[in-house]
Amino acid sequence: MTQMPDPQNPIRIGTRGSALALAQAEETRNRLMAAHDLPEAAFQIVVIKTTGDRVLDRPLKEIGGKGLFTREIEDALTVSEIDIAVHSMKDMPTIQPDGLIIDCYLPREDVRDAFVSNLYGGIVELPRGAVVGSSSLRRRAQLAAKRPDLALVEFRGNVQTRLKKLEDGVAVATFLAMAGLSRLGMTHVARGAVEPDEMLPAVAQGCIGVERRASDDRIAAMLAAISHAPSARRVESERAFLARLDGSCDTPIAGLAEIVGDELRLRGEILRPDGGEVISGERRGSLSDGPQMGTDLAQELLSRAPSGFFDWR
Ligand SMILES: NCc1[nH]cc(CCC(=O)O)c1CC(=O)O
Repeated sequence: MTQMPDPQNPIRIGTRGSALALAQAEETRNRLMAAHDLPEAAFQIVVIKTTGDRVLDRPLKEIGGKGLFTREIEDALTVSEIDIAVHSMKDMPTIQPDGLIIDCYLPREDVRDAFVSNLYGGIVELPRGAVVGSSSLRRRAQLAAKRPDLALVEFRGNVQTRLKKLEDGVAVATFLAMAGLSRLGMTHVARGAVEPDEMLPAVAQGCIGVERRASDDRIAAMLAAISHAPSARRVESERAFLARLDGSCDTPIAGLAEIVGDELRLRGEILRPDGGEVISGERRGSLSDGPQMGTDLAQELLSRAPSGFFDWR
């Protein structure tokens, strides 16, 4: 029998402080409340500032290192300042620090990218030479591969900041994850969703994961009740693919696993940062083979990549 929390000793949920991160933490709390019939007072949301939140004036790849949005939160979890950490799995390094584990995934949201523009309805409508804002190496490379004529500019900051930049004419279009817009109740700013065939999403896009101390059996039992197995299958396959490529959320890599009937279908793609070359492939297998399929597909793409392809590593 799991020992249940009391308001004197709430379960502390660690998260970044952005509107999106808070929405994700609240969604996790609400699911735990419903699954265990607990009041809101049984939980405390603890906001933790990360390096990625602090440094806003430089592209992420210049600040460097993995886990820019997660390290401080994982440190707090390790030293028991918090009991669980809620993350966008897209931002998570493929390896967790010793003593921490992620084995709880919430039902995955829309995995697609959103096309956002005040002037145009989609990528094909963009005029020659149009300026597009994005700081994502993946989106920049994918766009450059499709439309080498476009001009790309760095675009960082939260959703509001990026929309303001569009208003100000810094760029005529940008891309955001549909999942983020959806969690913020802002899907109306999207002119449309970009289908995976056109732009394969980032590994784990749209999926919230919950991290805990591996030794914390009480929290493990609570999280088991809200973990969504199909989302876990998909994300663990994609993350095995990313891990074999030694990638992170800020490398020009895309990957998407989907459940088709009783099969798992994994698509993956690696790109030169300038979009000059795209190497893609696909695997199908049983639901339980996801991680192996991810490793195999990564291995195949690596073997097809000419030397020098991985200059971004
Ligand atoms: N790297 C930032 C980030 N991490 C997760 C999301 C969106 C939510 C998600 O994919 O789960 C975003 C913003 C974006 O790409 O628009």
